[in-house]
Amino acid sequence: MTALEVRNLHKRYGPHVAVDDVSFTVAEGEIFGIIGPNGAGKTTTVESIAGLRTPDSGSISVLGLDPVKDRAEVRERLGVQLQESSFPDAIKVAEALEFYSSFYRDPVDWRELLELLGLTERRNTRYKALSGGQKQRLSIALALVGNPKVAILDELTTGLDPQARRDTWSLIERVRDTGVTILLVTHFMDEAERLSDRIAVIDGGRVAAVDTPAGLIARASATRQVRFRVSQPLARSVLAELPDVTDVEITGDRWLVTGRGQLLSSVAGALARAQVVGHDLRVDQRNLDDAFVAITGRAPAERRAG
Ligand SMILES: Nc1ncnc2c1ncn2[C@@H]1O[C@H](COP(=O)(O)OP(=O)(O)OP(=O)(O)O)[C@@H](O)[C@H]1O
Repeated sequence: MTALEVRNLHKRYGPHVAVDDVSFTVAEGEIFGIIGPNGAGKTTTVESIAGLRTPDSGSISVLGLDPVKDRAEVRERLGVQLQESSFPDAIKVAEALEFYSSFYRDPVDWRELLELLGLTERRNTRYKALSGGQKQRLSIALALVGNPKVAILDELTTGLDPQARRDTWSLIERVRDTGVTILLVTHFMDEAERLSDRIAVIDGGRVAAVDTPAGLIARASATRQVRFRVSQPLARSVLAELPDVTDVEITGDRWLVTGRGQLLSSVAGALARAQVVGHDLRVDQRNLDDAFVAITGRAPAERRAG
């Protein structure tokens, strides 16, 4: 079943077009990633889905409901963690959760949520005394306290250290396993690749591509690279003339061979025939960063501040 459907979304701020024409659907139980350059329209898109912005044209359906017309019903079913959430410094973790729970008809037991998020020991800690990771986990808890069917997470792990990021990823997978559909906006390609079932690349207010992470990577580049050092001198032509090879770079005893198809077995076979051993042989896997560059023409922006 479809959890979210966005059709031809268009939104301007005065003369400035923030979202030009965005369409995608998200199936129930999916983790759907949204990536794209700064200012591409990602936040405006998810804020429109959350009913926080009114589209100029196009339609949005959240579990069959309209976020603007059916605002109260959508709020019951949709949890939102937006960029840079902030709370009064003096509020305690438990108070914030108790307060948020009171907004919902059928909230989850927030004590269980604290346990799931590893915040039980911080229940009486004031917001200002929490670490960056704990604040982030609290904002996730607040997005989930209403027992939503769909959760929007914008910049989930910005500002977290590598261990906290990995812990948060496992947490999101556990949340998905409870049946929640997740819309994830992120600047981190490793995060999008690790968590998303499918990803939309938004660029200039439009959807440039929608596919599985593997599909985007394969679509963006069929090239592969093999690196190694040689045990003894070898003529460049031995590898450069192989049908799968498109480029060979040699720096001292280090070789970098670029090509397509079964590049590794072609290179290994040619080295064996020439009776040369390739040391430290490594195949460079293409990843979502490469796909992002190929699709948008820009490098992904990394955000680690905070
Ligand atoms: N309230 C606003 N008023 C005017 N312009 C805005 C407003 N909010 C966003 N914009 C502009 O609309 C465009 C899209 O912004 P949006 O925040 O949706 O992009 P984004 O992809 O989420 O960007 P980022 O990755 O930097 O968070 C940007 O050019 C931004 O400057």
